[in-house]
Amino acid sequence: MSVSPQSDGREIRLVPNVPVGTKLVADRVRDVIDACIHTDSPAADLEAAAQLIEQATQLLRKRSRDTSLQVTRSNGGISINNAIEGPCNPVAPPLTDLAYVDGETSGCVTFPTAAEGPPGRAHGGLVAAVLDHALGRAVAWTVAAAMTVSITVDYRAATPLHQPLCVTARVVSVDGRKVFAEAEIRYDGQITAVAKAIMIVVAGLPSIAPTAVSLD
Ligand SMILES: CCCCCCCC/C=C\CCCCCCCC(=O)SCCNC(=O)CCNC(=O)[C@H](O)C(C)(C)COP(=O)(O)OP(=O)(O)OC[C@H]1O[C@@H](n2cnc3c(N)ncnc32)[C@H](O)[C@@H]1OP(=O)(O)O
Repeated sequence: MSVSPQSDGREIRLVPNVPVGTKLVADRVRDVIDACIHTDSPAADLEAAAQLIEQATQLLRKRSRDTSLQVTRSNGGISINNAIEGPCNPVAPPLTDLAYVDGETSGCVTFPTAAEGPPGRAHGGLVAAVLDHALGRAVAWTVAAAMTVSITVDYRAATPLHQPLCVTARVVSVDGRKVFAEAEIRYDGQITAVAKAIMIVVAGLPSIAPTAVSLD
């Protein structure tokens, strides 16, 4: 395990694999979040539960690190604490099964109750975040690591909670450092939202593309 300084001064820790214990805690926290939203318990039970959660928090804080991001080498520089796909981030939906085949990036996500916007539907901002991440992955895999400067999302139909959704993304064109990409999210084969984005290749970010573009 090592810590590497990043260009913006933050430190990112490199870990060989996703730590099993940390992932387990994140999974249990996802359960707690779901239970918290759905609970109809009486006040005494809520108070007891709050105390138990507080005890668990104190236990986790016994040994803390300053760095918030940990990266596995095997995953091309994406943090295990990433907001969208991080298996060790209990707030990440998470986006899973990411793959890159013939220029097409794909992934799977199931939104939990905590992602609810309109009743029974995923919050549009979270749908956009998942699309943004898939676009970032597609650009990183096809061209080089880049940051979003513009994203437009069209919401065409309800994106349901608790259902397996498929996300797909691809690069459409490249103009210098500007990369134009598009993505969509599907439920049961039907598109519920599409996104178009402009991403800018930024020097110094880790690259997972087979042949990263030259910034010279
Ligand atoms: C996030 C990286 C992760 C790295 C991990 C590595 C592993 C990779 C693997 C997997 C990827 C994972 C997936 C993650 C995906 C998540 C994506 C996000 O959420 S990103 C966070 C939100 N976005 C920002 O915070 C950017 C904020 N903006 C900036 O910091 C700057 O704008 C920056 C650095 C991106 C560019 O600034 P300048 O000064 O270097 O460049 P200038 O000259 O301003 O723009 C370059 C070109 O872009 C055009 N441009 C800029 N903004 C534009 C816009 N809104 N619309 C159209 N064109 C725009 C300009 O006109 C210029 O074009 P002309 O070269 O002259 O032709």
